[in-house]
This record gives sequence, C-alpha cells and structure tokens, in this order.
Amino acid sequence: MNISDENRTLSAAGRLVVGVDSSTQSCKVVAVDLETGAQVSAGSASHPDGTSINPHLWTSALEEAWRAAGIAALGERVAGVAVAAQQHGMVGVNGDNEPVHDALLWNDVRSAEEAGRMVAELGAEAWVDAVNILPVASFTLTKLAWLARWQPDAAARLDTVGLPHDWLNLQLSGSWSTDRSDASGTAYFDPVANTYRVELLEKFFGAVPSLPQVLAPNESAGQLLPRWGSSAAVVGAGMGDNAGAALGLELAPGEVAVSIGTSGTVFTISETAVRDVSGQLAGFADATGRHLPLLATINAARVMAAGAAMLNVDLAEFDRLALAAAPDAGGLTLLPYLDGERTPNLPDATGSMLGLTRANMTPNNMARASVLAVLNSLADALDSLGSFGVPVERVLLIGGGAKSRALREAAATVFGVPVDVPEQREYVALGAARQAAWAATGELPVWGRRIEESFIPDGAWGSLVRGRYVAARKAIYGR
Ligand SMILES: Nc1ncnc2c1ncn2[C@@H]1O[C@H](COP(=O)(O)OP(=O)(O)O)[C@@H](O)[C@H]1O
Ligand SMILES: O=C(CO)[C@@H](O)[C@H](O)COP(=O)(O)O
Repeated sequence: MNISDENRTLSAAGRLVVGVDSSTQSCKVVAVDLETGAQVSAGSASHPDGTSINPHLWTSALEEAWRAAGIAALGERVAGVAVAAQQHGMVGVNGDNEPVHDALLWNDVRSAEEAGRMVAELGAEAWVDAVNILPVASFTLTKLAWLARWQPDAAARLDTVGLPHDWLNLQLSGSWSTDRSDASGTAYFDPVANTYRVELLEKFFGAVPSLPQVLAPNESAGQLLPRWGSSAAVVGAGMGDNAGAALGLELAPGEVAVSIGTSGTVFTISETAVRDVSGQLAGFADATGRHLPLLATINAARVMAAGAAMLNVDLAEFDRLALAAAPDAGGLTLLPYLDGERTPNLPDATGSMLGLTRANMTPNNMARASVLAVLNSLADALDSLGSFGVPVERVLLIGGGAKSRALREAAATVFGVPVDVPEQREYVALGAARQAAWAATGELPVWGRRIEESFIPDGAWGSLVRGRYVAARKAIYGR
C-alpha cells in the first residue's frame, strides 16, 4: 500500500518519519507525518518461522516492507528513520560483519541449561544487582554461553555481538549501535548505571566481543545510507520492541500495556528500577531514560492460532466459537505452554488441558479455553507489578491477538482491571517513528492516541478461571 491521494495533501508540506518493527513473525514499516503522527504509508513482509534465523533474512524482509511502503519515493521528505525489533536475539558476526551462526531468538530455549547454571553460580541477588534481570534462555548472554560450549569454532570467530535492531541499524547507517532499552535485555548491561558488565561476558562467554555503542534515547546513529533513501535522513538509536510500543502508545505511569503478539508481554513505565529477584518481572530500561518492568511469555497469539488450527477453523470462526461459549469455558483450563515457557521459567514444559468432561468437551469451550489461557498467563504480572508498588490503573491492550473480540471482551474481567483498546495501529513501529522524529528535530513529538473500546471487569467468573489456572499450574508444575 503506497501513499494515497487523500493523504498526499495531508502531509505534502509536512516532513515524514519512518518507523520499523522487526518482530518475530514479520517486519512492519510505517511512514508518518512528523508533526501529527498520521500514517502516510505502510508495508510489511513475513519472517520465516523458527527460533533461529540468518540475520540477512531480516534485512531482506526490511527491504520488501520498505518497498511496499514506498519509502524511496518519499525522498527528502523523510527526516528520520528508527528501528524497533524483537529483543534478546544473539547476532554474532565475524570481522566482516558476517554471521558466525544463525541468530538464536528470544523464544529459543536451547540455552536453558546454561541459564540455570549461570543463576546457580552467581545467585539471583547478584544477577539483579548487576543487570536487574535473572538469566533465562531468552536472554543474549545465555545464548553466547551456549555457543561457547556447543559451537566453539563459531564462538572463536565471533568478533562483534549485537541484537536484532542493532543489526538493522548497521544495515541502515553502516555502523553498529544500540540503545539502553534493548541492551537491558542482554544480561550483560546494567540499566541503572547504564554500563555494560563485560566481566559477565568474560566469565560466561570466555571473551569480551566488540559491543554496539549504547546511544542516548534521542541520539542519532548516523545518516541513512543511499541504498535506502535520502542521506539527509538521520537514523535513530532504535529500541527493543516493547520499549517501542510504550513510546508509540505514549504510555504513562499507571497505564500498563498488555501486548498479545508472538510473545505475550505486560509492561509499564517506572521512574525507578523494579528489582524482582524471583525473575518474574524483568527490570528492563525504556526508550526515554526511565525503566520498563516487564513480564514476557513465549505463548500468546499463537495459542489462539494453534487452537483454531486444531479445530480446523480460521481465526474469525475461532473467535465466534469462543464468544458463544460459557464465560468459564465450561470448566476447561488450558496451560498454554505449547513451545515451552519463559515465565514461569519452564523451558521444557508442554501444554495441558484440564477439567475435561464428556459434557464440556466442545469446540466452543476449546476455543474459549485457549483465549482464557493467554489472559491467565499474563494476569500474574499485574499482581506482581502491584506488589512492587507500581501503580496499575488501567490496561492498554495491543498486538495482533488483541484483534480477537473474545479476548478483548474477557480481558478486563480476567485481569480485574479496566481495559482500553487503542485503535489498531502498529504501536511498536509508531514508537520507532516517534524516536526518529526526536533524533531529527531534538523534540519528542506528542501525537496522542485514540481509544477504540473500553471494558471494565464484569463478573466473578474472572477470579474463578484465574483460580483454576493457578491450581492447574501448581498441580502440574508445583508453582
Ligand atoms: N483476529 C485475530 N484473532 C486472534 N489472533 C490474531 C488475529 N489477527 C491476528 N492474530 C495473531 O496476531 C499475531 C501477530 O501479531 P503481532 O503483534 O504482529 O505479532 P509480532 O509482533 O510478534 O510479530 C499472529 O500470531 C496472528 O495469529
Ligand atoms: O522477549 C521479548 C521481550 O522480553 C519479546 O517481546 C520479544 O521482543 C518478541 O516480541 P514480539 O515478536 O512478540 O513482538
């Protein structure tokens, strides 16, 4: 989809900024008016399935989405570009910036044993003190430890290690760079002191590779290379995708974002670091110089897609089935650990359906149980944020999975918190575009957001299904 005529006048005088969301399943590119944030064009391209990928395929997808958005035709009007991307991916390259191994993604669990060993060796308190997160398989350092142990030849050739958004910064600007929000997801960066903790790399990877410079939130990573467009455009520092969503939503303290994408994430903005030695909340940094306490799960929107596939229906029919079921799915309770799980840290877990009877084993209840499983798996995060004194006044529900009406209508009651659903936008890419404007002009624009629907908790069934979910998880996994 390119610039439409009615939009051309909208932004003919205005300068534009481009935001990229290179997420697990796809790359999305948006061009928006720098002053208003109004979208001028957009494009997307899929990423291959799997939990590891050759980073060149991210570049190819970006090129395809860039073309689909017609960015080159916007020429000099593009003042800035920035990239938000899936966090934690291990991008290790040799001296020629060629990958020494496929990038292991946030949802790859092969480094779970290394993660367990690292926590046991230093202890939870020491990890939280050092980098404000507890290593799990998702985090970059555990993947480097895996590489050193199981692919020593590749590890020996590794000259620089960066993250997915850092790799795309390299493609766009010609140099490696990152920001504190994404660096905070590596487990070798301290988001309070804002410094790399290279001793952790030495200890668990056995060497200290070159690391991307951590830029300030509004700092330029360089000028856009000619192959992409006008060299007058600056490239922003970029950020991790959840920090991008927070920026795109203009998230304020008290507002909690719940994103139902490939990952399920619950996060908010905090002026101070939240230190959770249990590891349930990761103490990430945001993209404005503050903090982004966050809970993430591996199983989110794809639980509903898998449920639809099992029922041999499309997502629209799946939604209809779920909406037609009893609110509590007739007593069915699904533990949605279909690809292992990160929070709780159960990398080898599988899914479990409990409460099955001859009476409740219906397509409607199976669909409904899938929806409730996604919400239940994230609900603990809201309680956890509250336990650290982080205000939880309302939820902003985003991500592809939020298109499910059944999920939208159930969220407030399962969470026990009012839920606003903003208009459907690519908030991660929009946040990147806001950062691009900040880097280009020195000012972070305020574009506002439009709420499409609002819901309030409605009925005791929410606590009933949450209680069943917790009881099922404790019965099977003891926690
Ligand atoms: N109407 C819908 N109901 C349920 N899930 C949906 C719907 N539309 C899209 N999705 C899911 O949204 C997911 C993509 O969401 P997105 O936020 O783009 O993910 P990511 O950012 O991780 O790539 C896909 O897994 C897709 O199945
Ligand atoms: O690991 C995390 C956050 O810690 C995930 O949020 C990834 O960043 C993937 O994001 P999506 O592809 O689901 O947007």
